[in-house]
Amino acid sequence: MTQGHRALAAARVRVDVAGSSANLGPGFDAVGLALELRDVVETRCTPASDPQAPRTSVHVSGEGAGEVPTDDRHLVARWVRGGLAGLGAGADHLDLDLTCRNAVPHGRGLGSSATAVVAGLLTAWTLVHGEAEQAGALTRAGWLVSSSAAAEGHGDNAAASVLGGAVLAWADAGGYRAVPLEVSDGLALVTCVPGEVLLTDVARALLPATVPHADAAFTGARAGLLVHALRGHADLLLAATEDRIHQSQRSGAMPGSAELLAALRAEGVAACVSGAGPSLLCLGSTAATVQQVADTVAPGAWQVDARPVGGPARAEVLG
Ligand SMILES: Nc1ncnc2c1ncn2[C@@H]1O[C@H](COP(=O)(O)OP(=O)(O)O)[C@@H](O)[C@H]1O
Ligand SMILES: N[C@@H](CCOP(=O)(O)O)C(=O)O
Repeated sequence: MTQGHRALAAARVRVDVAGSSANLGPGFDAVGLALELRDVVETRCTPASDPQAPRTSVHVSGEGAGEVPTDDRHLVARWVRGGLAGLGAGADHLDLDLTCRNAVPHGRGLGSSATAVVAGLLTAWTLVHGEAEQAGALTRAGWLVSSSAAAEGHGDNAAASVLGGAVLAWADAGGYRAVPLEVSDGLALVTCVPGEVLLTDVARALLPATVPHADAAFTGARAGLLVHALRGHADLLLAATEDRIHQSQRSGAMPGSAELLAALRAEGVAACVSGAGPSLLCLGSTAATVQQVADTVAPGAWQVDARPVGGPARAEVLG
């Protein structure tokens, strides 16, 4: 297929991308952790039947079905086209047909928007370059981290979805970057997801422009401790997930989450708000953590699940 400025290596591609939990308490806008809970997107591109009006159709099942747009405004489709344009392939002469099977709930603090952007950009990359070989995989990961973080605005979520595992993300003059963080094999993760939605933009608007120096110093020290605790020092996870710069500031928008957070921490569970909320993430060392969380959470209002750490984003050429 030779549409646009550059020949495509593939016309049909499947990608699957894990959701993520950002912040882990003190690592605000910096630490992310992939969760094994994946959105799968299959994309077929064909020469536009009407070159003046390229068509996008999206079929959605699972999370977001009946809620998200199914045309050019769909977040994944936008970044398939955006990625093709950024890679010099152009997309304005292609019809796109996307099938999305979504597992990451929307607006709950599990990184659905970053997952969607990574899925769109990884699709574009794979359409242009095909499946990445060993050397290409590093180039692809660097491009995906910087492009998806810039597009979505949260390097913590985007880098975790791209690389899998835990990450530390930051931005400098060259753009967004990320490095993996070591996570102990024995780390148990439990998510508590409520029915209510809290959009990230709404939660970000609640943050103050400045924080007291003492709170910044406290939180910075805990973020350093978090990196150490994740390596297998489960006894330090409770202290390492304490934050003073964003969780309490947002609690008015998620009173149920704030209440459960306090109850879990009072029981000794290393719980924190997942991303911008309203879900919670609990970290611990053994299945006992899962039981402890289940015993503290009132039945009915929360979906409680133990989840493995998520792996990296994957892509496959189908044709
Ligand atoms: N897979 C998806 N497909 C289409 N749109 C999506 C998808 N995932 C997220 N979105 C859009 O992003 C919004 C949620 O983003 P955001 O407020 O950042 O919450 P989250 O914490 O889930 O990332 C959804 O309401 C929807 O508009
Ligand atoms: N660091 C960001 C993370 C937002 O994560 P999301 O999963 O809620 O989109 C923030 O805390 O605002």
